[in-house]
Amino acid sequence: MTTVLETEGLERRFGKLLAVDDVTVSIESEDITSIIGPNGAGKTTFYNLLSGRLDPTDGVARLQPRDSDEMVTVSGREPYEVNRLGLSRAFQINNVFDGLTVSENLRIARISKNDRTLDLRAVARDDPALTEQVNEVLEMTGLQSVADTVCENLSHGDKRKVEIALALGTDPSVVLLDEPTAGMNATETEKMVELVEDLDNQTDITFVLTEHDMDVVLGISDRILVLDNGELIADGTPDEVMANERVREAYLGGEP
Ligand SMILES: Nc1ncnc2c1ncn2[C@@H]1O[C@H](COP(=O)(O)OP(=O)(O)OP(=O)(O)O)[C@@H](O)[C@H]1O
Repeated sequence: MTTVLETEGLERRFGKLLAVDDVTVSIESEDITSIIGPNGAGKTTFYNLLSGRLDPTDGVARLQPRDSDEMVTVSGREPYEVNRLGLSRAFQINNVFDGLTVSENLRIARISKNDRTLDLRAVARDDPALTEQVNEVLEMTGLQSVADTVCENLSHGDKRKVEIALALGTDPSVVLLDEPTAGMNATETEKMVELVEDLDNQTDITFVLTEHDMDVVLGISDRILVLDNGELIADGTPDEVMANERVREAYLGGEP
């Protein structure tokens, strides 16, 4: 097992509210890990702490950057720094430029990985290495046929694929997905699950997701973390977590 992301006593208070309460956890590169919990459980806050959008009020989060075997503290760093270290986040924070094509969006993501200040001339510049990297991501995500489509004309399913492709474009070691199947119909949901599983098999990227659809969670996850009132109340395989009494009570209202 290789730990790629870990937290130690991670805590975030908003005034008196403990949104993330003393969470210590290691995420392993071999697993697709889902983070679940009722509304307000602290999932988004936890993601914000991992990705540098929020600083913890106590504790620490660490990441193993790509091509490194040392853990680096992410807490206290800016989101762009955390991203450059190898953690990418897709969804909720919608960073697709609707008026640009899929390819153009991917070129921007790739260029912004290298330079914090985006030089828009570089997006249009003939750069064979950049084109090759973009083509690779288009192929991995099955977006070749819509590469030249302006994003506002994409189907909902393809638009969400673009958000994953943008996350992949920065060469991450870990990708955090925010509810990848939200708003999707059954067919789109199935395709999204297949895509994440394929990417997980084909790459050495570690995928972590939050998701409300329990069928998706149980189908895709090797491991599930359950948050409730900011606290990590369960951590295990889908079978272990579903058998956990506290999870049933907190998350499923004690349903058999
Ligand atoms: N910026 C903030 N200021 C004050 N309270 C906040 C802030 N952000 C989140 N909270 C509170 O922290 C708690 C955890 O919220 P969070 O959004 O992390 O939960 P969540 O599990 O992502 O919920 P959901 O599934 O509804 O998105 C909630 O009680 C929320 O109201």
